[in-house]
Amino acid sequence: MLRYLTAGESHGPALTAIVEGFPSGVAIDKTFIDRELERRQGGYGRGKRQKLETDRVIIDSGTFHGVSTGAPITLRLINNDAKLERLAEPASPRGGHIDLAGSINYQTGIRQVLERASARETALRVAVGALARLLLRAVGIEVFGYVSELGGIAAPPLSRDLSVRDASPVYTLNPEADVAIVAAIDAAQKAGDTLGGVVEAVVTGCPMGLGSHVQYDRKLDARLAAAVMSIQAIKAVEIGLGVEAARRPGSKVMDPIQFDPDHAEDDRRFGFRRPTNNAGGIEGGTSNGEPIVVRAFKKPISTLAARGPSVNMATKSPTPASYERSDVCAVPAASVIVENVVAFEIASALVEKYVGTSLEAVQAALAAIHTLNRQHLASWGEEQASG
Ligand SMILES: Cc1cc2nc3c(=O)[nH]c(=O)nc-3n(C[C@H](O)[C@H](O)[C@H](O)COP(=O)(O)O)c2cc1C
Ligand SMILES: C=C(O[C@@H]1CC(C(=O)O)=C[C@@H](OP(=O)(O)O)[C@H]1O)C(=O)O
Repeated sequence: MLRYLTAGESHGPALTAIVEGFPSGVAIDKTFIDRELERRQGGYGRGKRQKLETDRVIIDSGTFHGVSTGAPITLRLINNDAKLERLAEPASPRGGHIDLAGSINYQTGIRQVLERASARETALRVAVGALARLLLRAVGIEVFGYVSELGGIAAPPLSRDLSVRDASPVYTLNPEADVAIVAAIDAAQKAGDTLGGVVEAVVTGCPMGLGSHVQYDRKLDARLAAAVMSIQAIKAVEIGLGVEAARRPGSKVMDPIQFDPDHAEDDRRFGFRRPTNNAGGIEGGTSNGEPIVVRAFKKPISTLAARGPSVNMATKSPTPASYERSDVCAVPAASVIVENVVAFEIASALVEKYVGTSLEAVQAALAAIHTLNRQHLASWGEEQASG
């Protein structure tokens, strides 16, 4: 089982993740992980904190001469803005944050809970996801993410093109969209307000058969939804057509099935084709070989420079919510986070299905199961013919 835990406070000395169940034999490309961390720090609308931090991963365990050993991998990030013990207790909780419910839940001050709830933790999730992608890449699976909407403004189709991402290592938005979207972010900042948006992640090269239909907690769509929903400020998740499917007749939702004999040997789909992908690559909790499409909806940042209505915790009298500093918009960062969180869940399903002790074992199991599937399909034909 591939799993991880994260630890660390936003302004503590460091953030740490332990990734357990990662196969041996994977070359750990630290530069790739750092590049993903850099992408997460980019994007228009972020606050001053990103100028203070330079996220670079430190790998403390689980590798030998740069190759994974199968032992737990410890990933660590240093916080440059480490000042936890010097920070003041906020006087008034912010609506939309953990401040009120968390400090009552844990019988602490607000500071203790906000430090852990902070999306600073998403730096680790990106590091963990990037690690997982090194495994995915070794078996031909790629994941990419992008902003599809920001502050109610649709990003033009160009930004959905894979090549745009390649051309822009620290992904923001495409230049045409920037004009309207950057202006909207500027206007929000001026008004002391914030903006949310929609991001999408697409997984390509995923074989048919990850996840399962037999039990609720093995369904790939459910696992992806839970993982993406756990990201700070993500309030809804869709797979494929998502919510829109509920509004259409069945004929406009279900993806027709076709067969192309020229691709019957294709290890991913065995020649079965779909002219549409409304299912977003998952049917009955199982990947069907089409690209997996996950859409995440991020609410606007809750900490408002204009300070939302709240109460003073000591006096209970009306007082504007506390404000220190904050992002105005973190939607581009969310696209990188969602992309890497999705990658981890795909890697976890892969390791679960294909004997995940070593990369070679995963590759051998993939090949063996593909052969088995082809034989199954061929014998099916024979049975039909003889029957
Ligand atoms: C990349 C990223 C950056 C964020 N930056 C801020 C921020 O600067 N200020 C803030 O109040 N919330 C920020 N958030 C959102 C909060 O962390 C989140 O709303 C809070 O932890 C409460 O969780 P919930 O919104 O999931 O209920 C950010 C979220 C993400 C994904
Ligand atoms: C530190 C990060 O995001 C932080 C997430 C966050 C929150 O409340 O979620 C609040 C802000 O923290 P600070 O008050 O220190 O600026 C963001 O900067 C990061 O993404 O690396």
